[in-house]
Amino acid sequence: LNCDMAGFREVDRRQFPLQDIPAIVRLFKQQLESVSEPDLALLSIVVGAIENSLTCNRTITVQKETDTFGEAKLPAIEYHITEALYTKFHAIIKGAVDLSQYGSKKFASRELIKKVSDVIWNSLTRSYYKDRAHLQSLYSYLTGNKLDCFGVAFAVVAGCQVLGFRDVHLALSEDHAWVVFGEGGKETAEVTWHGKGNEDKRGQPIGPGVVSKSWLYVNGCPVICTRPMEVAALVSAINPSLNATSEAMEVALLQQELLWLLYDLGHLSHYPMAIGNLSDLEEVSPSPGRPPCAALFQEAATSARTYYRNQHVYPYTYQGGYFYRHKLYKEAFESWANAADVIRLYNYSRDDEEIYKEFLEIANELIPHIMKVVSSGHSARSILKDPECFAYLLRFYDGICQWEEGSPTPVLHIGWAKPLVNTISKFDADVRAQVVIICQNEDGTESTGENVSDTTVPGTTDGKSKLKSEDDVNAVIAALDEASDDCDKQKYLSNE
Ligand SMILES: FC(F)c1nnc(N2CCN(c3ncnc4sc(CC(F)(F)F)cc34)CC2)s1
Repeated sequence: LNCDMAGFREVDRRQFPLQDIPAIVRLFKQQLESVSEPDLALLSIVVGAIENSLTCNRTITVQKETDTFGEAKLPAIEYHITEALYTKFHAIIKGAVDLSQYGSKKFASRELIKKVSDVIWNSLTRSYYKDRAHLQSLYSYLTGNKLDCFGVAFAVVAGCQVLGFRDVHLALSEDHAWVVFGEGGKETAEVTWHGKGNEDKRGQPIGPGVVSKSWLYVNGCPVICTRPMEVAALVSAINPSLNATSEAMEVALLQQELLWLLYDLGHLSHYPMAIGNLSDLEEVSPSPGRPPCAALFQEAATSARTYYRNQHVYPYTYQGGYFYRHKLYKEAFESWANAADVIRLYNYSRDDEEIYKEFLEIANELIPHIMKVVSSGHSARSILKDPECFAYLLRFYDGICQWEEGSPTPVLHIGWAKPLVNTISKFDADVRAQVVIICQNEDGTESTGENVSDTTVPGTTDGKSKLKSEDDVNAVIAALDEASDDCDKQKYLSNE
């Protein structure tokens, strides 16, 4: 075996066939603790093979679900299958890239990365449903010539690892992936596509995306992966879905065990979305002796605040979704207000549809549902009597309004206004009066903006009557706009 088959040389053939989850965890642990770096191609092929056989075709007669010790049985992953696919990937990459043409051996060049991206790109099936599940691994690429947009970026990094370039790493935003390379990892290059109907920018640096302040490029705060974090990305990308409504339990358990291995080795600390994925899995089936999923959601948010200048939205929407599912509505409002505090820093651009849909669902489905179920309740501790809840909601809506300000693409439309007004008008004037808006002016001084209860909602007198017509709704929008124009920055505090 020559040197870059290191991945295999170190793999103890006796570990094969990999028959159960502990065997896979042992392989990952051995790779992550081996002196050199973990072999991305080997690990992606192994988990891809398992995911594919347990979710794509149930033709294999699945051995009885668990063995005598209750371990989920997996379809045996034979050494020779894995080795054949591994050798094929090496042959494709090394066969297509003549390294003598790319000068410096130490660092990769933009041309080399574009070449590796082209090799992957041009070997994909002409047309297929790109958003389908199970298209993220090298197993999918090597057996079906299909990859999703994350899978192409991952394959390019794995290809550069085969060629010996240790400087090429995966860069991840919340909805896109690209690579960093060169001395100090200072260069960036697009290597895959994004979204539907957008011309791909492969080979180009990501500079313009950061300048435009679009959420897609997270204001220059992407997750820059180390090799072990690239393993965390491939594990996060494991998809246990059998179909739209059910999951293969053994695949979900494997993903959960591998994420805990990576967590314990410290490789998730700078990766909020991976912590969020682990938390989602823990919510469904908690592991004994592990932190509760609520604590993990908090860890994801803390990681985003600590390492990514609080420019990531998903940790808060993960957390808000958890609170919502557990009927902790005030906590959900707070998480969603924190999510809106992040998005207000961005300008909404056409590439940001995914996060737009996230906020649309929160504002027009989840919050209205909460208002409906709490309206029937009559407890004094009701959400509707809590000024802090009103303050959270104002911060949420204001964040979305500020997101729109200065954006090339509008965010709000009448479909937003009705649920918004409906929600706000559920709080009585005496509750609203307890919320004090603190305005920070440009020179940093603070002034108390007009008290919210003074902005009597046009068309209402005692603040109790409900809004009747569409122009009332427009008037509220104007009032909200005017309120937000009054101050450069509004911070909603509710006095005790
Ligand atoms: F609660 C909601 F906010 C969410 N629930 N699941 C969410 N995910 C699930 C997992 N997920 C991810 N989890 C780990 N790493 C990555 S890197 C990435 C962008 C791209 F696919 F590379 F283009 C996405 C992503 C995307 C966000 S957000």
